[in-house]
Amino acid sequence: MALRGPALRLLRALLGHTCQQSRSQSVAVLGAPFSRGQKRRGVEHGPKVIRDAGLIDRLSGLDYSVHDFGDLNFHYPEKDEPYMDVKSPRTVGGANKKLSTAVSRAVGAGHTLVMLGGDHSLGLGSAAGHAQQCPDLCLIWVDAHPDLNTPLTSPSGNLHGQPVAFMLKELQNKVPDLPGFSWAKPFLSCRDLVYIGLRDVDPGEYQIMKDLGIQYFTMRDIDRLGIQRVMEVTLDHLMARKQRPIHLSFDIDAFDPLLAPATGTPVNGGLTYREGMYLTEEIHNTGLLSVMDLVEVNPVLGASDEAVQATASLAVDVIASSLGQTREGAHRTMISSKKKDTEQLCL
Ligand SMILES: NC(=[NH2+])NCCC[C@H](N)C(=O)O
Ligand SMILES: [Mn+2]
Ligand SMILES: [Mn+2]
Repeated sequence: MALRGPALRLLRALLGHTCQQSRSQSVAVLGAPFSRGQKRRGVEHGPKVIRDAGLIDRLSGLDYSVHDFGDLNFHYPEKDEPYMDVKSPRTVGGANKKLSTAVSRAVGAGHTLVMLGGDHSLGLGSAAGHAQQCPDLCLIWVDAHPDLNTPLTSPSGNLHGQPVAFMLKELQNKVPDLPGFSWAKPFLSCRDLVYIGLRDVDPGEYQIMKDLGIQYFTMRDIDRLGIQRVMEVTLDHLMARKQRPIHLSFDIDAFDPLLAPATGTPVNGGLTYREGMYLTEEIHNTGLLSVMDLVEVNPVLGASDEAVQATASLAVDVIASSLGQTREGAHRTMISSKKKDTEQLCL
C-alpha cells in the first residue's frame, strides 16, 4: 500500500527526510510577485528589484548551487468581494495555496528555499508549504508588526496583517472560514514561534500574544537586552526540546525606515544594519535554516531610485547573511554540524 498524506509525512519526519536539508548546498530562489494582501500596489515588483540588486550572483559567490525557479504566475478571480471586512480573500487565499504547493515541492526536492515577496500575506503559503515537508518546523518572524490579527480583530482588513493567525493551532476557533482559505489548516503551535523587532502592535494582536504566551522581542527589548541576548533566548526557546528546521520570515520593515524606505508600512525606530546582520548570522550558525521569506520591498514607494536601490540591496544582504555570508574575512561560514561551536571557516 502506498503511503500518503499524514502517514507519509509522519514517516518522513521520523526519518528526518528532506528536513535535514537545512544544511543543503543547494539554494532555490522563488519569486512571488503578489500585492493583494494590502492596498499599495508595487510590492509585486519586489522579486525583480531584489534579483536586479544581484541576489543570484551573491548566492553563487557563496558556493551554493543556485536554482532560480523564476516567479509564480498568479491568477486572479474576476470578482472578489470583501468578506467580514477582509479584502480580497479569494485572491489572497488562492495565491497562498499556489505558493504553498511550490514551496513544499522545492523543500521536498532538497533545496534550501528563498521566497521573494510580495506582501507578507505570503508568509502563510510559504510556511504552510514548508510545514507539509517539515511538520516540526519553528518560525522566526522578524517584523515591525506581528501580523497576527484575525479577520475579527484586523483594523485594516488587509490580509498581510493576518497570516500568522491562520497558522496557529491555538487560534483555530477564533479564525472564521474565509472564502479561498479552505486549504489552510493551522500547523503551528504558539510555542514554536518567536517575534523579533516589534514596535507597532494592534490591541487585538497584543491580547493574543499575551493570552497565548507567545515569545516576542520588541525594539525596546532589543534596546534593553542587546541583539546577542535576544538571539540566544530565541534559539534556546525554539530548540529547547529538540533541534528543528527554521522558517525565517523577514519583513524588510523590521529595519529602520532610514535603511529600508521602500516599503508599505514603515515604522520609525527599527533594526540597525548591524542588528540585522547579527540576527541572520546567528540563524545561519544553527545550521537549521530551511526556508526564508524576504517580503514587503516596494520599489514604487521609494522617494528616489537611490532609496529603492538601498532597500533592495539591504534585502540581498539579509538573504546572503542568512545563508552564511560573514563579516569576518571568510566569505562563507560552513556549518559542519548543527552545533554552533563546531562551525568551521571555509577559506
Ligand atoms: N506585513 C505588514 N507590513 N503588515 C502590516 C500590518 C499593519 C496592521 N497591523 C494591519 O493589520 O493592517
Ligand atoms: Mn509583516
Ligand atoms: Mn511589517
